Amino acid sequence: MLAYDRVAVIGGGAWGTALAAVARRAGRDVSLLARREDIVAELRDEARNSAYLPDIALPEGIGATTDPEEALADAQVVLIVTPSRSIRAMSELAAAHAPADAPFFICAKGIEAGTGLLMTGIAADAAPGRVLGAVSGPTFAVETAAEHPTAVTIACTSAADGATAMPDIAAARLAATLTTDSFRPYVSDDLIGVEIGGAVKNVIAIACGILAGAGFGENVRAALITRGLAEIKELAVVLGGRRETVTGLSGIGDLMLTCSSTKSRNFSYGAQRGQGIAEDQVFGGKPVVVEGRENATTVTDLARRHNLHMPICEMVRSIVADGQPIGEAFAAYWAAPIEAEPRALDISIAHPAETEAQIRFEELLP
Ligand SMILES: NC(=O)c1ccc[n+]([C@@H]2O[C@H](COP(=O)([O-])OP(=O)(O)OC[C@H]3O[C@@H](n4cnc5c(N)ncnc54)[C@H](O)[C@@H]3O)[C@@H](O)[C@H]2O)c1
Ligand SMILES: O=P(O)(O)OC[C@H](O)CO
Repeated sequence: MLAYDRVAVIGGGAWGTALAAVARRAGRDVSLLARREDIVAELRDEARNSAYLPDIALPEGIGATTDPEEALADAQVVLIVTPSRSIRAMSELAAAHAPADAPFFICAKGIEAGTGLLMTGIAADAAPGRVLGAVSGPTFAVETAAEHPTAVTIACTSAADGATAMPDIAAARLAATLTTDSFRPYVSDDLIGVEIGGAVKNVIAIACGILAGAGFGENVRAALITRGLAEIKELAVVLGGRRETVTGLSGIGDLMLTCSSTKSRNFSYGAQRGQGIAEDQVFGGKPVVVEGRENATTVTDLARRHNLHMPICEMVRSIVADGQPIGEAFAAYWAAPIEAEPRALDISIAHPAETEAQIRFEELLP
């Protein structure tokens, strides 16, 4: 299997830099497109990115630049690693500068507001005819960059989507390109299942963080992870993904990681909200990428469009987008009719509390 020799990375943040480091350590020519001159200079001169990955020594030779033409003109493959809300613009930028046969792999996790498109759906709109894929899975950038063992899923479009080359090969080629002693990719052809896992787990992680911050203990976290996985599976299947994909790295793997660690920005955001910190004071008021905050709305909009109820994601939406008090939102979630697990068994029994207001979690909150 032929690896790509020349890899372009768009995004000089934590995950873009970590993936550039992986590719460089795997022996590839790497060009990284960043927005900030100071980041470019530090990467080039000191092999560091202290703004996003403090204290981590990166490999020498990452060719950082702020010039899209310089970064992309010779690329054999492009990794797009900016926040989900910028993927449309970044795909257009990449299409304007990268060779036509270079596949794009989107490494952001989310769903587009308004359109309900997955990240590769946005890229398909912005860069028609391009071979497209996604890189997802349980990956804290800081660990990957420090060469701690990391496994990912690389997924690619199927030929039926109108791709121009042999797309299944592109995912395998990228896997060969990025494999190192510490970085182990797996390959999937279920792009929908993989991308839904990445987008929804951030919303579930906010729910877990909120309840951890509020001091509700470990039982409820395990419950939310389990029921959250069911929400991921149902949305993936309704959109045409495969149910077994949720048992993979981009499903349960990423869900477990993100729902159980303060290294996660989504979990930490939730934890701070659960501790009673106001929305505008979270992370000390600094702008931090918390994909699940916006995706609570985009995920539930998409589910509603398909007549699918995602109760945990709806609870998070009601807190972060609609401003509902946490105790009230959790009580509403908890008072849902008792149902079978799995849902295939048709049982629905009214909750013994007559109204959700009778379940008083406010008294337990900090
Ligand atoms: N950090 C991780 O551990 C990690 C791991 C896997 C996936 N991801 C995903 O990768 C994506 C990027 O996350 P990150 O952690 O690298 O974020 P980050 O905040 O560390 O970096 C974001 C980068 O994107 C750039 N950027 C921000 N807005 C932009 C815009 N509108 N146009 C162009 N560039 C823009 C910033 O300048 C910065 O270089 C997210 O979707 C995230 O979910 C992150
Ligand atoms: O820090 P988070 O919450 O954005 O999570 C980072 C990665 O997506 C974990 O796989």
